Amino acid sequence: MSTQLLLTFLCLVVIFLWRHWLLKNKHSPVYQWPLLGMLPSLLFNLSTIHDFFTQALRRTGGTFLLKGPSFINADYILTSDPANINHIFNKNAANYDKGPDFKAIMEAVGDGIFNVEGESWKLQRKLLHSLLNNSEFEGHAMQILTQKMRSTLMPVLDRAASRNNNDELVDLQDVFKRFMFDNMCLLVLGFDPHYLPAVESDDGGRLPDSACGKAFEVLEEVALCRHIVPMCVWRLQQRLQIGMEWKFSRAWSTLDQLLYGSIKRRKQELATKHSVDNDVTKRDKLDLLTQILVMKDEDDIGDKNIIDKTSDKFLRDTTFTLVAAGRDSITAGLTWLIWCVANHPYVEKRILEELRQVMTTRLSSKIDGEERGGFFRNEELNKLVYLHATACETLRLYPPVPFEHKCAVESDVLPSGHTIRKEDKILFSIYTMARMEEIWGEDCMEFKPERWISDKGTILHFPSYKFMTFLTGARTCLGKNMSFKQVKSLASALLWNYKFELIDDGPPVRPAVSMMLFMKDGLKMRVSKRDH
Ligand code: HEM
Repeated sequence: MSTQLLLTFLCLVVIFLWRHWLLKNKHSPVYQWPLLGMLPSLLFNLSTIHDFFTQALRRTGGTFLLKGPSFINADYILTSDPANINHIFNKNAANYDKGPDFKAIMEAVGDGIFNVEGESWKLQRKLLHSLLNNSEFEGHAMQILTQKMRSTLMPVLDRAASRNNNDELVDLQDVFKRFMFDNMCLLVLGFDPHYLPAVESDDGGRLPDSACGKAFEVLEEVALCRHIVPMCVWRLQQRLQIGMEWKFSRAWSTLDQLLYGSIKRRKQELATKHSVDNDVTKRDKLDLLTQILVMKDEDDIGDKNIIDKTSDKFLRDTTFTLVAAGRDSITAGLTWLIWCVANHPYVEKRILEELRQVMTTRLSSKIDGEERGGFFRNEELNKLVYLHATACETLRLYPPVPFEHKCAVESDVLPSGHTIRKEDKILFSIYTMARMEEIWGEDCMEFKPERWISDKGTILHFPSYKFMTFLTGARTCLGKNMSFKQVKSLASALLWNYKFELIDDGPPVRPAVSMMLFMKDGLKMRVSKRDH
């Protein structure tokens, strides 16, 4: 009898719990499991996480609580609501910072600008703003970019085009990643690692591996895993030096060798010369590492106790941050741009018409004699309104940094009505924002550069809390202007000189599970030369 009673009681408990979970899940945008919260659903949908979040956010009007396992503190408020974003990044920004977890997850960045708050952030921002946003540096950056295009990118694509009859496909994402790594190392360190080699290997055109290039990718993969795997687990892996944490340590030390090596060499070069106006500094004085080192006392930024800009550690963290910031974001943006253009022939046609007009003006003014091919100059890039709009539209739909995150210093209430407790973590899906009718209208899912062009033919500006690709508020990207210049320069030269085609039965293009919005299997396209 007592067994029967016990069984009945157990059945009732199970039914009660089951009903409780059914009710709980009825209104939940993501299925919740007992104890594990939404984690199993997230892991199950990891390969399509951006679209998965987009659907969930649309169902909830733009904000919901992402429940982690109940035995660890892993809940997030997920939002794509521009009113919440404006509140957190602009109106009540003092109440939100990056939080301690972010610093631990991104430890390879060290004390670089991405990872610091307060006075150190202010001083670094002032320093980097003065370095990145001056016309001399911009000119130098464009010069390096053009030289590198001429010496490596174009020859690699020319060779691929000449082998086209074998139906050979080129992984453009891989080519751009290598190219941008070299380009950023030159700009930041004054050193070219030749990740994209100028000469062909004997290996049927396959590009060789590079320890530094690969190391960068490992750091990114691990940073993403650390967002998902509970901290106690990855900390244990780190202590035992196993799994992904073992790979992480090796990648970190490979990159440190490159960075500290460059810093040491540059300091030695400068020390052997008596004046900063010597050959070494003249040749390289515009690379950012040298610029920081030769900054005169009167240009000095701030208190040495907060940042000592000539210490090896500061220089390592800053140069790493800048190479990472530029390489990945421009690579991702350019790769999606080429893919979007290839998928929209009418956009390609309009870009080519615009380029032809600029080229015709150049030829008729005889600035360059008979030069038809090649690159578009700085002043010509400013005239490329449709290409600019295409870059904006690509960066809207495929933001290179698809997520942002913040942590609450004190409790607060969001404009959406959600309550925020002290130390709550908030995740922003920038990818989803592009897909919200409330922000971009009914055609939000369409690739339409025209939405960026006014009736007068000028570029329209949208508030940054709606077009969040470069962030909004005090911490907006310091490389925005440079990025547009670089993306437009690369895209104009590539589209003018080559035709990029997708093949019918080619691999599907989908976002990778990564901190940056790369393509999972690269972008494999057929390349041929254009005749003008
Ligand atoms: C398409 C290209 C780019 C995109 C979409 C982009 C996007 C972003 C985003 C979203 C942030 C905020 C990150 C955070 O605080 O969590 C950021 C910050 C930053 N970006 Fe960019 N970025 C791009 C290119 C560049 C380039 C080329 C540079 C310079 C080499 C650069 C330098 C920086 C710096 C220094 C910050 C830190 C600002 C601060 O914390 O005050 N970015 N960028």
